[in-house]
Order: sequence, then structure tokens, then C-alpha cells
Amino acid sequence: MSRMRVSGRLSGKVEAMPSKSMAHRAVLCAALSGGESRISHIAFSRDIQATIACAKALGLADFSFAGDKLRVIGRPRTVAEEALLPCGESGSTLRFFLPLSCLLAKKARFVCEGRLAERPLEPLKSLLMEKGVAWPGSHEVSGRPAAGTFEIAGNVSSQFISGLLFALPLLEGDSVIRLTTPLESAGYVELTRQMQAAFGVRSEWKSERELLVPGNQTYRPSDVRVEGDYSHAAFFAVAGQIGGEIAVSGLLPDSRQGDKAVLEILARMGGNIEIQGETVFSRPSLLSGTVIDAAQIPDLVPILAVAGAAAKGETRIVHAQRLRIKESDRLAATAAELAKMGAEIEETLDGLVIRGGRPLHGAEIDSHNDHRIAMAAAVAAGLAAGETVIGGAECVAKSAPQFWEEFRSLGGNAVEQ
Ligand SMILES: O=C(O)C1=C[C@@H](OP(=O)(O)O)[C@@H](O)[C@H](O)C1
Ligand SMILES: C=C(OP(=O)(O)O)C(=O)O
Repeated sequence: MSRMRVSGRLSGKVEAMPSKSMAHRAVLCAALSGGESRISHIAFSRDIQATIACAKALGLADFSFAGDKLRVIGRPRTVAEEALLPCGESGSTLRFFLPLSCLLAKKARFVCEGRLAERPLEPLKSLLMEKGVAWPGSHEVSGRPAAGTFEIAGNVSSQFISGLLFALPLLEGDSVIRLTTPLESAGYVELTRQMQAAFGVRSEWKSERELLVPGNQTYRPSDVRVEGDYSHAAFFAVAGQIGGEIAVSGLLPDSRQGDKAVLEILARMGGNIEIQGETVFSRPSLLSGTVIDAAQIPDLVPILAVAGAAAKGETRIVHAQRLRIKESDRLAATAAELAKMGAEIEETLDGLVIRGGRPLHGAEIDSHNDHRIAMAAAVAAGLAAGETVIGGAECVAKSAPQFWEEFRSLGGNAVEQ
């Protein structure tokens, strides 16, 4: 486990890394297309490597890499006898491949690392079983679901809905996904639909809770460029508020990524945020506390808690219950680690309350093996007097292997112990 000694306020320019969420989707759609697709501007984080490995395990495609480009050659579709899918710690990979693997292998077993094995698969599991899938082991499925109506709660993980969306177009009949509760993390479902559209696959919202997915569709090869990642850029957007000016380039202003909301939230807190084309300028500001509803933007919570710690007054983060089922219990981890640095922060059942403006000091931080906790702590270190040491700092590779390089390029000190 690596320990990173970090300090320093950040400033300067950085290019947004390619979106992890969009890359998962691009790899999957390309692998399902029977021909050659090219994906440009892709980063090979551990999670994306897991998605590629699962596509290979199902015999879907051959992949060749050159820099930040990936060539995907889809193979003729066959049904594997038995497949072992290595998901690493990636929730997206596991939940996206679960319904698909029922169609593409007679039996599929998923290998999960870290906290992934404990992250919920209900209500997807019950739903697939209702549709004829057998679930003999905790992460093992066999049998093909029948097309029809798929009723599922919209408030556990949007990844279940995306997983169904990837698979249902390949069934013989039409299907409907009917949400029994309002959809949370809704932006991610739109990212799935957007990428599917680029590969010729469509679905249609019939009402707020009903999504029609026609069957007998074919994924068609396509060339796509992965857009910049707002979830990752959020770390620098907050760092710019508490350090020196930071410019993040390569962010689509009309992106459908829900985490684009970080800009609006910081502006609401009084932050100086300017958007010029595809570049976001974040400038040092006196932030004020606010109420943040996290139902649609769970991945922003750890770094918005850092903004809350810097802000004057109280910041309340609400509707963030699903944070407890991520790479760590992110509500507990964020509260514990920021408190070590001197922040006044309290966990509630579904969120956090931060009374900001207290001076922070360096501390021994535990990343909880959670990339977003490690990166949030690194940004918080810029607010703190003295040095911070982050234990388990290598976990950033799950989404952003280049994070410590970016941190140094913006003037931060990051020295591995
Ligand atoms: O579909 C996706 O790419 C993701 C969906 C979100 O999960 P939930 O829908 O489970 O909140 C998000 O937290 C995750 O990092 C990525
Ligand atoms: C929760 C995350 O990813 P996943 O659910 O794909 O593991 C994340 O990247 O913060």
C-alpha cells in the first residue's frame, strides 16, 4: 500500500481526462458491433481495463491499443459455454455485463475484487430470476431472460437500468423498463442511451417511468471520441476555488454528464466559475454553505464536502444514501477523513452536514481504498496547514491513473513514501 505525502495549493491548466462512464459504454457498444470500431481519447484506468477484459472473456471482440486510441474488432456472435468475467472493483462493469452475459454465455461467473463483492445486485437479481435466469452462486448466472416488462426500482443504482438497456435490444421481442420509483443518477442512463445511439441502437421514453426498448436491434460499428470527464474535473474545479486559478479544458458545455452540475453548485456557493467554450476557469472565491441534493450526482459528494469545509456557514448534503454502497461507505469515509483534518463534519443517515470555515491541518488520511476519497483528500490538503499523508494513494488508478501527475503539474507536492 503506497503512502503519499501531499501539500500545496493547486493552480494552472489541465486537460480533462476522458470520461470513464463514456469509455465503459463505448467499449461495450463497440464490442457488441460485428465490425471495426475506433474509440479515440480513452484512458485505460483499472475500471476500463476490467470492461475490456470482460468483453474478451465473452469472446466479443479483439482489441488493439495505440496511445489513447482503441481499435475494436467485433467477432461473429456466439454463445460461450462458460465465461469467467474479471470485473476488478468496477461496479459499472459488473452491472453492465450481468444481463448481457445471460445472452452471451450459457453460464457466467463474475470475479469481484475489493468492496465490489459486497455491493448490491438486488433488485436486478430478483428481476432477472423472474424472467427465467438462474442465479446459482452469489455472482453467477445462467439462462436467457425473456423479453417483456422489466419492473425495477430507480433508486438503488442506475447501473442496473443501463445493464438492462445494453442487453434488451438483443432479445427477440420488445421490452419495457418500468421504474417503480423515480430514477436517481438519471444522467448516467442518458449517457448509455447516447452512446447506444452512436452505435445504431435506440430506446424511447414513453413516460417519466417507462422506457421502451425495441428488440431485434443490431449494434453497428462506429468511430467515437470519448468526451472529457466532469466527475474527475470536479476535483480541479473545487481546487481552483481554494487555491489559485485552474483552467480545465476539454469539457463539452452541452454534455449530458450529470456531474456537470458541479459548476452550477460551486457558482451557487458564490464561486467564480467561468465557461469559455470547452474550458472551465475556476478562480479563488469566498464560498458560502448551501444545500446540495446528491440524488443525481453521487460521485461529486466527497469533493463537494471539501468545498463545504472551505465555505462560510453550513453545507448540507442530502439524498446521498447510495454513497454507502460505493467503493467505500463514502459518507462515513468523507466524514472521518475530513474530521481528522479539523473539519466540523457530521454524518446523517443520508448525507453530511459540514460547518465550514474552520482552519484545516495536515493529517494521516486513510483512502479506504476509494479513489474519490483519496483525490478529495489531496485537494483538501491544499487548504490545510502542514503536510497530509494519504495511505493507499494508489487506489486513484481505479478511475484516474494519472491523477498524481496532474496534481504535481498543477504545483502540488506529492511524494511517495
Ligand atoms: O453508470 C455509470 O457510469 C455510473 C453510475 C453511478 O452509479 P449509481 O447509478 O449506482 O449511483 C456512478 O456513481 C458511477 O460512478 C458511474
Ligand atoms: C462508484 C464508482 O464507480 P463504479 O460504480 O463503476 O465502481 C466511481 O467511479 O466512483
